[in-house]
Amino acid sequence: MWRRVISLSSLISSSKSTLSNQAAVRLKVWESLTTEAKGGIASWVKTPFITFVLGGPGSGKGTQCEKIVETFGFTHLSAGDLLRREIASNSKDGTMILKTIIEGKIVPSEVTVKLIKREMESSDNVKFLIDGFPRSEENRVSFEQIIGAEPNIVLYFDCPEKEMIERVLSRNQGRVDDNINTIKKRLEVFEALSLPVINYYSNKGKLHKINAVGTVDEIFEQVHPIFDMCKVSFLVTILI
Ligand SMILES: Nc1ncnc2c1ncn2[C@@H]1O[C@H](COP(=O)(O)OP(=O)(O)OP(=O)(O)O)[C@@H](O)[C@H]1O
Ligand SMILES: Nc1ccn([C@@H]2O[C@H](COP(=O)(O)O)[C@@H](O)[C@H]2O)c(=O)n1
Ligand SMILES: [Mg+2]
Repeated sequence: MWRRVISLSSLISSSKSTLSNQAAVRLKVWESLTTEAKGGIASWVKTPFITFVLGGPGSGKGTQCEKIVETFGFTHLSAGDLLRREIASNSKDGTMILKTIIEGKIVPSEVTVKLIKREMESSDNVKFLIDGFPRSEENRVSFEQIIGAEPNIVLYFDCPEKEMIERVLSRNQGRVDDNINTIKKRLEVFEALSLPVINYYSNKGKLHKINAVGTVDEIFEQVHPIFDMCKVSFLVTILI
């Protein structure tokens, strides 16, 4: 959808629209950013607003994404969930994906990016939370090349290893990788391949580091103001 739509900024600045029309459109955009998950005026925006959500296994990415979706109307795309869906649908890559997940390794980027692309293109939303991606420099570069976009912001849920292990081991969702052997491998992969990506976005000034220890609500109190700020900068981007 976001590839096909017209630019809102050109619509607003069009010589035919009166000042009161422009004010009304601005108001509607503002409302749509907080209340509409799909469609509406937000769907006229040409470029998507992309948030990457990073953190080690069990750091609480998925849990916080649910709250961001409820409050700010984003579409949540969990790379891990998309890969698990491929396994469940018996796709041609399913066996390879399952083996990679059990080993705690990273699935080849073109496979994961293709799944993310398909979801983005079939969505009416323009605001995406991409959870658990990019996990490596290869993931990051592949997304930029295939999707042709960079994230607007990156969230990093910083959590001590001991806490992450405890959370994953008591998650109880039947995941094949929630066992101590795979968790150790995932933690190694996180340190070796994912931390460099986090440093990359820190150097670019896009990283928001969140202390992921505390209750779910306490953590969301750190997340909330980040998206309040983004609403303003997103509006400025599309309206100027
Ligand atoms: N702040 C918190 N305090 C205690 N437990 C939490 C907190 N946030 C999430 N959890 C629990 O920890 C487990 C892992 O959380 P979640 O699935 O959100 O992590 P994740 O970062 O998405 O992990 P993964 O990368 O493995 O998918 C879940 O059982 C969740 O209910
Ligand atoms: N970009 C990604 C994301 C995930 N994987 C694989 O899926 C596993 C589970 O991911 P979660 O985000 O749900 O924890 C992960 O350990 C990887 O094996 C991936 O390859 N690439
Ligand atoms: Mg998750």
